[in-house]
Amino acid sequence: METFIIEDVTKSFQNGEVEAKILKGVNLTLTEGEITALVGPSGSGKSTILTIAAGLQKASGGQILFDGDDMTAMSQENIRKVRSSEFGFVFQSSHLVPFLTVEEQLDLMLDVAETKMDKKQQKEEISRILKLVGMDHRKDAYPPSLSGGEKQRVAIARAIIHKPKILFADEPTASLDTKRKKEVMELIHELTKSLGLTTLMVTHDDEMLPYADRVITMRDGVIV
Ligand SMILES: Nc1ncnc2c1ncn2[C@@H]1O[C@H](COP(=O)(O)OP(=O)(O)OP(=O)(O)O)[C@@H](O)[C@H]1O
Repeated sequence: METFIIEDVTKSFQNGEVEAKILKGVNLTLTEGEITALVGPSGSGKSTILTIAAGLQKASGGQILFDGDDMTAMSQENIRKVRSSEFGFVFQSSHLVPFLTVEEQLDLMLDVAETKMDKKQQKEEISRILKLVGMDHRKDAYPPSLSGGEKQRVAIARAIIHKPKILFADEPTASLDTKRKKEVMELIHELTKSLGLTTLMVTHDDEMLPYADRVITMRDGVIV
């Protein structure tokens, strides 16, 4: 089933007198249960299209259809709601809060997502997800005591704890060594399949491409 359609999206920035056209009409349909990898040279617009799709910045033109609704026509408040309840995010750096335990990071995310769970249910759900990513034994740990790969596992748990439909991953393995990269990518692959996520990932790393169902190349603001 197709849940996410990017249609003729453009993006321009005004640099003084000059208008820089960063995206020149991007079309892309994401499919449930699949990882779509976006590759291409630096500056080709990969992160720009990912952040526009995720509602983190506005397109200059075109449409983003999520479950049939055009996100480019939504109010900021509705975009925020969609983002916090339906989208999950993983970035190159795990961005964990250093003074919250692993369990508290996920609890905070459930509060932000405004799920209907009470605190006891949240605790049970956190435990279930931490088992899924192999981090249940470190639930009371603070991020500075975790390895890079462990931090990314927790970041992935935090990205999926509220049961999002779409997972946006911008260079999720870039800060890791080869062994950890593969482990993290296997986890993203496994979760995409088992939870039926629609995953859009930006990567520079060719070794991660075998885990993708589709590889899309961008060059100079368009898909080639
Ligand atoms: N807010 C902005 N104002 C002006 N130009 C911008 C802005 N954001 C991005 N750009 C420019 O848009 C182009 C595309 O950037 P983007 O980050 O999408 O590329 P990318 O393909 O993800 O690159 P990389 O692989 O290096 O991360 C770059 O030339 C960048 O400098």
